[in-house]
Amino acid sequence: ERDSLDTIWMNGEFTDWEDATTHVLTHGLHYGTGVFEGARCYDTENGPALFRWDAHVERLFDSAKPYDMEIPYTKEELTEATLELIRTNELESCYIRPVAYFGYHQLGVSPGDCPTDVAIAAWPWGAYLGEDALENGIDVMVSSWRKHASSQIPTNAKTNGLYVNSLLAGEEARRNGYEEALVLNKEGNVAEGPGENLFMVRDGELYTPALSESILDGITRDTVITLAEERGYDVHETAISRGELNTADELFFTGSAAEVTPIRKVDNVVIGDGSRGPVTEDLQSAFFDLVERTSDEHDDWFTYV
Ligand SMILES: Cc1[nH+]cc(COP(=O)(O)O)c(CN[C@@H](CCC(=O)O)C(=O)O)c1O
Repeated sequence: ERDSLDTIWMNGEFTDWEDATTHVLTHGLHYGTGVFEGARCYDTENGPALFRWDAHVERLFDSAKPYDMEIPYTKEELTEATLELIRTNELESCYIRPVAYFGYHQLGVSPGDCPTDVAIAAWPWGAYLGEDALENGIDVMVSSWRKHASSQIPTNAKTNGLYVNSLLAGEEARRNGYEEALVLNKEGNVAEGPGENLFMVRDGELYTPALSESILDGITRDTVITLAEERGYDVHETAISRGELNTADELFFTGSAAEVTPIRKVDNVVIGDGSRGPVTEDLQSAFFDLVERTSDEHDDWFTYV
């Protein structure tokens, strides 16, 4: 339910929420030909601030490249539009969803003369997997669906069409009573969640699938790697086999929406003692301290509204 006063930035104009529509013959609707971002604005001690916005905008433009999609705005224009959107909607802590897609002109797989439409929306979005999940962790299911290989479709791009794989895996997990899925790649090694990257803790060291494992180059993954190394943890970006999950001391998801969410069971196998592990808690606290600005670490990661 939205306040009708809310606006969405669409192709250069601030548009009322209910008027921010597109034609049913929009290319992106038929072929999944769009790219998007998910970022958060945190209501920090120094006021609302976009977290790692530059990295998100950079990735949006990178995601468009494999599709020869020309985003007809500069990074600065999209940043100004986003800051203005947050101010206009009087938001403080919110989730920002930029999307660029081949619009309405012609159908057929080739986008031909379709325009590239761009929109940015923002809304309050709490804990992605539920408030309880942040503290007590979630139960995940290893999906029967495998992640696409990056040789089949660039998995380092946030392409709209990729998320049918995420939906298949995530909904299969929820139909079976789990909160989220964990997706293996075509080699059968661990890739990531439907909307999250994965970390494993073993004997006090951190492991996370390498970018070669057909995963999204997560910005929160990068943040947590940085925070972990600053706290003296060894971090290994490597292949993680399915079997290693059972003997992990700790597992957790990271994402702009998921933030840092502990995993307590995989296919009903208890991970560690079945609750948020100490390393997970240490890094989760470091993350939330960072984004709430209780310290001035990494101030370059914040764009104040
Ligand atoms: C497949 C995937 N893997 C990893 C991540 C984590 O990346 P990062 O946000 O840069 O740390 C996300 C973000 N998932 C976004 C979409 C969630 C949704 O349901 O929509 C998000 O977290 O905003 C993914 O979609």
